[in-house]
Formats: sequence, C-alpha cells, structure tokens
Amino acid sequence: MKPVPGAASVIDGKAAAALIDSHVKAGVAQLESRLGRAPCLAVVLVGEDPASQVYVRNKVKRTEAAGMRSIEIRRDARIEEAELVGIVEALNADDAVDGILVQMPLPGHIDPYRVVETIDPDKDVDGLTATSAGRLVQGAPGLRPCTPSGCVWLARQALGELSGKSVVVIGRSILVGKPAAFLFLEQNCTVMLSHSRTLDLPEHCARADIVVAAAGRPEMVKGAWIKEGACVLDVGINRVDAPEKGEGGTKLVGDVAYDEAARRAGFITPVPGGIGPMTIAFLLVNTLKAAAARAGLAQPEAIRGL
Ligand SMILES: NC(=O)C1=CN([C@@H]2O[C@H](COP(=O)(O)OP(=O)(O)OC[C@H]3O[C@@H](n4cnc5c(N)ncnc54)[C@H](OP(=O)(O)O)[C@@H]3O)[C@@H](O)[C@H]2O)C=CC1
Ligand SMILES: Nc1nc(=O)c2c([nH]1)NC[C@@H]1CN(c3ccc(C(=O)N[C@@H](CCC(=O)O)C(=O)O)cc3)C=[N+]21
Repeated sequence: MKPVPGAASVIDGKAAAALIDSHVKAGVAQLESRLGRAPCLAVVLVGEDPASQVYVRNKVKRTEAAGMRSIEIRRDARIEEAELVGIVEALNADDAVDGILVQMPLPGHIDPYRVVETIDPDKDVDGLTATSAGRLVQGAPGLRPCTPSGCVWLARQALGELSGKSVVVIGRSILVGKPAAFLFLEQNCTVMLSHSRTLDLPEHCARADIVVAAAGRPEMVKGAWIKEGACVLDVGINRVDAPEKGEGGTKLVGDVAYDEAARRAGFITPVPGGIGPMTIAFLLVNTLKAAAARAGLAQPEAIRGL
C-alpha cells in the first residue's frame, strides 16, 4: 500500500531530477563540439554491496542518457589500498575523464581519506576532497556535494526564498550532513547541525522550517517532532524487512516516519523517489561543470543557476 499523505504536498524528486537531467542533456549538446568529445564520468565501485549496485546502475544509465560517457570500474572488496589509489591516479591522469566518484563506504582495511585525497579536486564531482570542502566553507567557487545540492534545490522549489529560515540538519557526515549545513547557510538560513550526541533533538526540530534527515536510522524522525507546515527532506535510504511482502520481503524507508510526518509537514520528500534521484541529477550537473571548467570554457547556458 502506498503511504497516504495528510496535509503535506509530496515533493516529486523523480520529476525534478528528470527536469535537471534534461538541462544537463542540453548543456552537453552545447559543450560537446567545443570540447571535441563527450564529458565523461568515472565511477569506482569496490565490493558487492547490493544498494551500491543499484545506485551505480542508475548513475550509468542516466549519465549515458544525458549524452555523457560513463566509465565503470568494479573491484573485489579485497583490493589493496595502494591498488585503489593507483586506479584513481590513472583516472586523474586521463585527460578525457572529467569526473571521478569513488563509492562509499569502502571496506574497513582501506583508509577512505587517503583514497579521496588522491582525487584531483578539478574532477571531484562528489565534492568530497579537503579542497572542495574548504572551498564550500570559504564560499569560493568549486564542486559542491550532490545530495545536499539536491536538498537545497527542492527546498527552494517548495518554499521559494530561503533567507532567514531555520534549518535542522540531522547527521554530520562529510558526504551529507556537514555540507548540507554550509549550503543552507549560503542560502542565508539559520542552521542547527545535529548528531548522535545532540540533546533534545525533537525540541530543535519543532522550531525548524526545514528538517534534513540524514542519520541512516530508519523512521527515526517522528511526526510529532515536525512543526506544522515545515519542509521535510528525507535523505535516508534504509532497506528494512517487510513481512507484508511475504517471506524474506524488504522495502526502502527513509529516516522519517513518513505517514506521521506527512500529516504535519507542508512539504515532504518520499523514499524512494525523493532526494535519491536528485543526488544523481547533481552528479551529472557537476560532471558537466567540471568538463567545462577543465577545458577553460564557460558553463553551458542550459545549466546556469544549477
Ligand atoms: N538519498 C541519497 O542520495 C543519499 C542517501 N544517503 C543515506 O543517508 C543516510 C545518511 O548517510 P551518511 O551521511 O553517509 O551516514 P553516516 O553513517 O556517515 O552518518 C550518519 C550521521 O547521523 C548521525 N546520527 C546517527 N544516529 C543519530 C541519532 N539517533 N540522532 C542524531 N544523529 C544521529 C551520526 O552522528 P555521529 O557523527 O555522532 O555518529 C552521523 O553524523 C543513510 O541512510 C544513507 O544511506 C547517503 C548519501 C546519499
Ligand atoms: N562517494 C559517494 N557518493 C554518494 O553520493 C554516495 C555514496 N558514495 N555512497 C552511497 C550513497 C547513497 N547514494 C544514493 C544515491 C541515489 C540513490 C537513488 O537514486 N535512490 C532512488 C532509487 C532507490 C532504489 O529503488 O533502490 C530513490 O531514492 O528513489 C540512492 C542512494 C549516494 N551515495
């Protein structure tokens, strides 16, 4: 059974992502002749995590549909750190590669910082390197992390001008929570960045115009925490048991108890079909931006403002 939303408008992340994909496709067409080749995204996937496989498959499909080249490098989870670093170095050195994404998490024996810091910041379409993070904090131009970019974009669609809005971000990871806080700050929001040691999270949420849930805890954010009319952005992707789907059945849920929250929120993103598709859309945007910047060309008209 589909969740039944109450008062909230359900934000259609899939439709928003399709619109952005179409801008990217137009931008690729504008750039390609001057570039002399298609922009290219390389994805490195280590191990067999099933959720990662789905994500990588979707990425490859949409990269190609936008007219870009996609390189997919898969390695066994037992790969040594030095070999993985070598793969990233080879992608750095390949002038025809514009974007490099190393899928997280990496197996425990590999230091993710060492691998990420190997990525050429000009090709860092995930915005994960210290250079990209530093540029974000300084407000300098650079590649911004995709998932938080998707959050800001959908919040602007829902609420319009964000200046002065109060935002609670739940989770402080380098990939999602921290950059989300800085991107909303850049929109002149007042931001509270919370984490597992935060006290009184429900009270903080109750004052928030925007809640970004990125804790990786299934249905942790309860409906009663949400201020009437707030915009709830659910980043969480959690696969949980669904006995109603029969023996061994599973389903995806977010970090928000959707049905409850939808009764109080003004706007809410579903899982799936919310933030997830937007992450890939901004990955394509970043790849196109990186391709133009690396070639010393202006950003294609079609993606200005994205
Ligand atoms: N939709 C999308 O495109 C994407 C979805 N995801 C999903 O988003 C979720 C978060 O991902 P990611 O940021 O990588 O996760 P991490 O596991 O790296 O970080 C989780 C963060 O949540 C905090 N946290 C954990 N439990 C609580 C709690 N009870 N109350 C408050 N904060 C808590 C942790 O706090 P502390 O630091 O104190 O440990 C940590 O900062 C996952 O479900 C992931 O699958 C991730 C990336 C993209
Ligand atoms: N370096 C790195 N960068 C990332 O951005 C990154 C990562 N590592 N590791 C894993 C997480 C997770 N993530 C998702 C992105 C899109 C969907 C997505 O498209 N979800 C769809 C489909 C979900 C489904 O049906 O399986 C949806 O929510 O509708 C999901 C998850 C990016 N991550």
